[in-house]
Amino acid sequence: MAMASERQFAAIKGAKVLMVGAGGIGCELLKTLALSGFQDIHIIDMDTIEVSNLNRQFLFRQSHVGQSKAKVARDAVLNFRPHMSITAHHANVKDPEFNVEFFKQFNVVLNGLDNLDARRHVNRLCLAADVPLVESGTTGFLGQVTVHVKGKTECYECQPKPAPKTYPVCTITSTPSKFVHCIVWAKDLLFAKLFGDKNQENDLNVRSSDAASSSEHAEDVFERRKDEDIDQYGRRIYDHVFGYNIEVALSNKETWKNRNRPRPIYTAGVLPEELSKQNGNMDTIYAADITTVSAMASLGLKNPQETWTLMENSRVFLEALKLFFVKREEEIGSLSFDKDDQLAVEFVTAAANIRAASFGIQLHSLFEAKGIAGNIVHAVATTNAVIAGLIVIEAIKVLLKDTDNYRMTYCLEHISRKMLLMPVEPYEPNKSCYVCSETPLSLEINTHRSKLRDFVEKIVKAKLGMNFPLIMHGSNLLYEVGDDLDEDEVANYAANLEKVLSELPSSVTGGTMLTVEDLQQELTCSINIKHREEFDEEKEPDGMVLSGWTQAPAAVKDDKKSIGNGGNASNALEHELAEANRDGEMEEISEPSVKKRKLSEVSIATILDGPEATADEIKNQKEVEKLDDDDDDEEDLVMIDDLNSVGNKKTRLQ
Ligand SMILES: Nc1ncnc2c1ncn2[C@@H]1O[C@H](COP(=O)(O)OP(=O)(O)OP(=O)(O)O)[C@@H](O)[C@H]1O
Ligand SMILES: [Zn+2]
Repeated sequence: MAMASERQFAAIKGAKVLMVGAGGIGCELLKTLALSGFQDIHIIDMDTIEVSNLNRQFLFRQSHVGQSKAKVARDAVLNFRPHMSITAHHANVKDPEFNVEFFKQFNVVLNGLDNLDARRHVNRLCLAADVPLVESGTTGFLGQVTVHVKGKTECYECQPKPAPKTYPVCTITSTPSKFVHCIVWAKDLLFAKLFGDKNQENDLNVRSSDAASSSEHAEDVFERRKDEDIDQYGRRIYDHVFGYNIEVALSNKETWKNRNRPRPIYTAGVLPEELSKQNGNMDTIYAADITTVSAMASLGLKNPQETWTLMENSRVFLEALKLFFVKREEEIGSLSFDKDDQLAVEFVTAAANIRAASFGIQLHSLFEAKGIAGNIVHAVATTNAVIAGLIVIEAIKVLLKDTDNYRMTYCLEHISRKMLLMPVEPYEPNKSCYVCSETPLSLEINTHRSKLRDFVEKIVKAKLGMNFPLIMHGSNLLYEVGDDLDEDEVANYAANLEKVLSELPSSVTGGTMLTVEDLQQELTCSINIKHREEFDEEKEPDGMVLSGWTQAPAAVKDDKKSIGNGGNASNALEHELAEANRDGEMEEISEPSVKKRKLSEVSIATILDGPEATADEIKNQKEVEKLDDDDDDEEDLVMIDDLNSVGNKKTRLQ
């Protein structure tokens, strides 16, 4: 970055900044803010430091494992910038203390988060408090920085985000065709059934319509029997899920008409007698630290990048199950899958592989399985550093209210049009966005069948991302949460939750307008109810369809315009992102938001010079550097090698 000007210095010095998230991006960001001269920073992060963070979250050391990220990050930076004011909050940004009043004290909010839920929440608070937000995300080599200023640019939610990838239940429970289906089965069904909450709903026992035989089995097949030792239990589970269940599924001929039939697998067929009895050598395991309990280790399997044979997977399966019962018994019943839990990853890898073998799907290594199960694209520290730099550049523009020069920047994996960093002009607010404008939404729902609870869970919480919702029909309160409710109200709302919409005290039917509010986010939206009888189970699994906020009308228009110009310049980028989006791994990258924008006609050199380039310079440049979609026509593009051509002297490709 070029040296800051006087004006920039003044803005930096006087700014009070809120940084949310002190992980991969956050650590880089805090360092860059400190080195750029920022003086007053608040940090919110709810997590403690884990060993797996240390490779890239460089403010943290081995000795900090288990401590608050926010606090350790603060202390680390105060070591080299002792006069800064840094306030650390070891807390969830969704906690009620971080209300609109709290947000109002800041000049800008910078996000270094890793989930949609928290991002949406911060977006709403920034809108309510009228504080600009610089939002960011990285996935491997890909990254993006976007600027959200109320009334000036689109908000974080103006473009609908891609729904996280889900799979039809029957694909997971009975007809897997890809390895990821086996992983989901192993993790969300089998692991959850064996080691998680026993009372949760679980589709593991759903098999062909043969209810009679399953009824006696279904209930307690996963319970360990009194007279059973742990080896017997493990083998019984194995034979049940990989053998018996597959036999039952095969008995439904219809299912396999056009599919390859799976093969049942039993321990007896896979493991030599003595191995299936006496598995690993548990004496070599140190029981002290659960993170070192490992089936691989006790079986002498060393390389996580090696694909195990069916026999090895079977041994890992039985050994991991046994280790859970012997070494981690107190956790059983409350475990949920965690990609940083070695034993859990071993179990899930083995189970997924055995299932894959049964269905003729290729087996995978633990390393690969872990990536799929944890939805991980391995983090690249450099991407985080680049993104953090871009966040600071945009933050400075925001502080200077340099509106014309705000840019959304995408960091690509491969050079495209001679660029690795793609600057894009921010879009105007989407007038049909329910978050930053007041456009009502529509909901198609069966008002005679869906309960208020379904509406609250599937729409208000899951789709609208509300935390503390309140639902009104006219002036009648139908539902509310909060600490200050009296007993009657609590009972009343609990009763309402179980009623179908049309039978609520104030009947909700086709044509009803509901008002849904979140008091913390200070967000209100109106929902137009439309009654509909039937829903497609596969395509509309929620049994309701929310609409009204889909696409910026402006964006659609723009699209047409760019077709005339030979297509949209961001196609290459779109392709890049789509490629990286295999199996929905890219939760942070809002793919659709990219499609509708035209690339700004600004070169990388300008972006890196950011705040110093004047509007006029950019305008001049616009005239000479036109980015269109014709790949052969590259004469106007600035080359990536030209990064070191400083200032306004821009070299162009000839
Ligand atoms: N609701 C929230 N409130 C406060 N902090 C949050 C919230 N959601 C996420 N975070 C923080 O955002 C940070 C995101 O950092 P990052 O993406 O590097 O994830 P990580 O958990 O550190 O690493 P990884 O997920 O790759 O193991 C985390 O430190 C996490 O605690
Ligand atoms: Zn919006």
